[in-house]
Amino acid sequence: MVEQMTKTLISAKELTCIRQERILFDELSFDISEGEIVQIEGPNGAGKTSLLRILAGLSRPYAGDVHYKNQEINHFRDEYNEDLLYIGHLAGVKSELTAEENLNFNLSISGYNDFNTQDILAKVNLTGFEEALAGHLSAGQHRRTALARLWHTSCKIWLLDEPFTAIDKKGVIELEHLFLEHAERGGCIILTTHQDMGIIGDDILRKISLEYRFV
Ligand SMILES: Nc1ncnc2c1ncn2[C@@H]1O[C@H](COP(=O)(O)OP(=O)(O)OP(=O)(O)O)[C@@H](O)[C@H]1O
Repeated sequence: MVEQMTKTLISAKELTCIRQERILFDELSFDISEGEIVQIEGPNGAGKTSLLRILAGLSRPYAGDVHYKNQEINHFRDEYNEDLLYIGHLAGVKSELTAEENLNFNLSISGYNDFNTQDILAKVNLTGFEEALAGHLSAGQHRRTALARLWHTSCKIWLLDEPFTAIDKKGVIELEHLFLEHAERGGCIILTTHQDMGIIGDDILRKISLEYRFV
């Protein structure tokens, strides 16, 4: 039998994170390879968002570092940023822009110029809401506006903070299918969620657990 070679994409090396004098995690190490879907789990305040932001290079750990393709991310930020799609809590959606303008903006700052916003918005069930101000959309539609760019990206690494928040059951299933397709293409997804996934079962999903620490 020929074993498939998987390539490590991201390595966390002895990461320590301290917030408000509380150690959220210390000397945390793991590797994430092509094709993996990883859930960072743990109770509120355990440090999941903090870990995602460190992996994205948006904040610095107290100690340790993050490597992408075996290089420390701060040594080649441009290449890392090109391969990275981070959608955080605030989701990069501006209330005063329409759904279409938000998508246009988010894709164009990522360097894309050949896309059909109507087609992409249709994929997230926003047909008819293209001209609606994001501030006037429902919570789920607002979230869908943020997530729409997942349908048009060549980034390998997706870091998604609570992507399913406010998304209905059908939308969650569609997202799960998209994650599986992305993983099959050799990408990786690292996400936080408090929600159970129906399609991506425990046999596929890898979990990294953080505990709430009091000190
Ligand atoms: N920039 C910051 N400055 C100070 N404290 C922070 C900062 N960011 C996070 N914290 C604190 O770090 C702790 C962990 O926050 P974090 O958002 O990483 O948790 P979480 O596991 O994602 O929680 P939740 O499940 O509620 O989203 C919290 O107690 C929070 O108050």
